[in-house]
Amino acid sequence: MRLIIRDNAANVGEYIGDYIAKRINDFEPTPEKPFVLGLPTGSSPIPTYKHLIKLVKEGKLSFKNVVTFNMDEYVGLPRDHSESYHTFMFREFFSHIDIPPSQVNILDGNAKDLIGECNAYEARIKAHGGIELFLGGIGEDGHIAFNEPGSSLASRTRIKTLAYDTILANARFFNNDIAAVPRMALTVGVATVLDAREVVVVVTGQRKALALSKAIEEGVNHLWTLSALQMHPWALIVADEDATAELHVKTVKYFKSIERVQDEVEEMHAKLRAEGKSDQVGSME
Ligand SMILES: N[C@@H]1[C@@H](O)[C@H](O)[C@@H](COP(=O)(O)O)O[C@@H]1O
Repeated sequence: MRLIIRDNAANVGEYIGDYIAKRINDFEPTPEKPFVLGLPTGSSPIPTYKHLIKLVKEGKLSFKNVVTFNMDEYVGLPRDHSESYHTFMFREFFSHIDIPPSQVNILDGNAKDLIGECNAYEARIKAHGGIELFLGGIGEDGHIAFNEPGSSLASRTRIKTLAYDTILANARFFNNDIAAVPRMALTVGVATVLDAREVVVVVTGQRKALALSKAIEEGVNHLWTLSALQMHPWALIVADEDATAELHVKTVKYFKSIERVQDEVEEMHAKLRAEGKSDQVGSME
């Protein structure tokens, strides 16, 4: 796993935005071979979305041949509710870029058959050849997507009851009315995220500091589902200084010291991918 630390949330967004843009451009997606991108909601990815929008407006990036799969959606919230993840994604991202709406996939939290909806979502991801890069954020309790503490690390897309802490944290989006926050969501599973060929996670703000330390300094543990990333061969966490508050100084110094060398290794891997030798691309710890 790599950890990149930037001064603030805006710099984290620029870093991840440039990173994703490079991946998409190097991939040279076509209608027959689109780039499949997994996406999160939440306030953390907003600076990344802003930067990606800027790159599209400058003509440096296009989403015409990108297919997206969102991580999660509330159950029972009308699709056009201001806080549905569907509304969020179009408001913050999709309506500002050149992606055809038919290439956007978001779980339907109002489906009559919720279990069928989850199974069909997994099948659709598979039919697209799997996710190339899954971007994620985390909750204060270390959840990725809506994989709350205690989620199976082998979980797949399913219905999930939200932890009380998450309901409290998300009440800020519902006029601080706890009763208005949905109790359930549909979410990709931990294993769905781990299946992606690459996972990039944005972790910003002091509120996430404990979760970050649990996820990278302690063992793989279902109580902090982000820690499952330790099992992924190509995982990257990009954090701001505030989010590193609970890390050991030694951990921070270590990851900072290897960043430059990792960039060089990353260049070698990029060359292999460009030469069509993806099978020779190893892991990036
Ligand atoms: N299901 C989403 C997560 O995918 C997201 O990572 C988290 C953090 O949100 P924020 O970035 O606003 O702190 O919120 C929700 O729980």
